[in-house]
Order: sequence, then structure tokens, then C-alpha cells
Amino acid sequence: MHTFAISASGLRASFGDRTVLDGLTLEIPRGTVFALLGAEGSGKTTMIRILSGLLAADEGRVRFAGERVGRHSPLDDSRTGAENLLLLALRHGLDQERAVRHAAGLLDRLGLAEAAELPVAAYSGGMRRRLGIATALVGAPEVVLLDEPTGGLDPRGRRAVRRVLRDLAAEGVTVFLTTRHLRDAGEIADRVAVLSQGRIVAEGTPEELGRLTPGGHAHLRFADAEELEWAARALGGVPGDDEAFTLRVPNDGSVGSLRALLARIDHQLLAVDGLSVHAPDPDDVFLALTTPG
Ligand SMILES: Nc1ncnc2c1ncn2[C@@H]1O[C@H](COP(=O)(O)OP(=O)(O)OP(=O)(O)O)[C@@H](O)[C@H]1O
Repeated sequence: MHTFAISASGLRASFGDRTVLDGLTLEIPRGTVFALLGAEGSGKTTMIRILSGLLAADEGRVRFAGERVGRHSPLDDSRTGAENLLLLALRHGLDQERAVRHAAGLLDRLGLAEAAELPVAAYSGGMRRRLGIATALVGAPEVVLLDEPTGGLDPRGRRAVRRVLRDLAAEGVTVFLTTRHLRDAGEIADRVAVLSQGRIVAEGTPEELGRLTPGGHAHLRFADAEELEWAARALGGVPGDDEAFTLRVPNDGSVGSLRALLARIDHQLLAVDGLSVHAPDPDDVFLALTTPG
């Protein structure tokens, strides 16, 4: 019996002259939730597609300890949630009666029992996401591959998905998921690997990853988009995803580093409307680990 549910070694994948995976090696212990964390376009979906057998790697090898590997199946919008799962269950060889029960059980597990008879076209984004997870669980797989299972979910949806994935791991199922958010990875996964520039740049428990980057950040606020853009160019950092013209700049909060930041602001003649200093949070860890150079 292998200790690892999934072993991937030396995976390479490129599209044209763009190398997306550059010799990626990972071993996922059985019965754990493992998160592959990476920024947009870092190659997470490519990795899931290779593991799922939908895409052939240019080089490298993937081995699964178990035989049943579950992954998302496309949804048929014109059918109900129950029908989608029923058809998949029948395709897995279950007889009609067991397939109906299996589909109902999965809908219940994902909190979709009340939406079972609604056409998928009427599902919200979050409901579709949860139904997508249910499709990967048809046939009681030993290993489940999920691409951004918590993407676009509200906090309640995220909590529900977290609980489902944790329960699966407690039952001995191995869950491999991708995410862009360390916070999500930290809340769900036993181990996290960070993908950047086609390679795993860090791997460990969420706590171990959190300790890799001691620094926090300064939060700067500007009057308008133009000033923000100018500041982002001059200071680096990442603009906030809100409408408030904010910029997050790595900063450890020490007097020396704040003095240096203020000197750069003065030097660039930037008009800052507000400044606050924050202790490290998961986003800082993510930025530090996935920012090249
Ligand atoms: N079929 C393809 N043809 C050409 N380029 C591709 C193809 N699939 C992916 N890519 C490129 O490979 C890179 C990685 O894409 P991938 O979808 O794996 O990233 P990701 O980490 O899942 O991104 P996101 O978080 O935005 O979903 C991107 O630059 C993408 O444009």
C-alpha cells in the first residue's frame, strides 16, 4: 500500500514558447486535503488537467495509489441538479435505484437538496460551483481533484465546502484542490504547495508557510486612479481590488522601513490621503512567495 495517493514527478508543460510547468514534483499523502496555491495564470488548471488525464505533460510522470479518481464533469444547464448527478451515477455503473440515492446523497452533502429539481440554468454561481464539486464525488472516488472549489463563493458557501472537504479527508479520501487564496488554503488544507514560475517554491502546513514571511504591509490610500497608478509604478506593491484607490506595499512595520517608505513617497511627490500599517496576513505570505525576484 502506497503512502502517497498522488505522486507527480518532473512534470513539464508548455504552450508554444511559454513554459507553464517547469519540472514540478509533488507527493500527496493519503487522506489529506492538499492545496496547490498560485496566482492567476500560474498553471494550476494545467496541473489539474494533467492529473485528470485531460492533458498530456511534455515530460514527467503521475501515479495514483487508488483507482477511482474523481474530477469535475461539465454541467448540463437544461437538466436539473439531480438529473445531472443521476446521469453521471448511471454512467459509473450504478443501477437506477442506487443512482437516484447516490445523487440525492450528494445534493444533500453539498447543501443543494432544495435545489435538486431546479434546472441548473437557474442555479446561482455558488450553487453551480457546489454542484460541480458534487460531480467530482460521483462514484465515491478515493482521490478527488478540484479546480478552485471555493472560487466565487460567499463566506457561508466557503464554510460549507470546507466542511465537505474536511469530512471527505476524515473518511480517508484524498483531496487535491487549487486556489488563489492562502486564507482558503489555510482553512481547508493540511498541506499547501505554492506554485510560481512553473515550480513549487514552498510547501508545508499553512502554519509553516505563514512563518516563512515575517513582514506585514503598509496600506496607502490615494485620491484617484491616476495617482494610484503612479504610486504603484513608483513604489511597487499591489493595488486593492476595491474602488478606494488603495495600494498594498510590503513593509515590516519597523520604524526604519516606514521611514524609507515615507522618503520614497516624498521623493516621488506622491499625494497620500491615508496610510496604515498592518501585521502580516495570508495575502502578504502569498505575495512574498509568488512575486518573482
Ligand atoms: N490551451 C492553452 N493554450 C495556450 N495557452 C494556455 C492553454 N492553457 C493554459 N494556457 C496558458 O498557460 C498559463 C497557465 O494557465 P492555467 O489556466 O493553468 O493557470 P491558472 O493558475 O489555473 O490560472 P487562473 O487562476 O487564472 O485560473 C496561462 O498563461 C494560460 O494563458
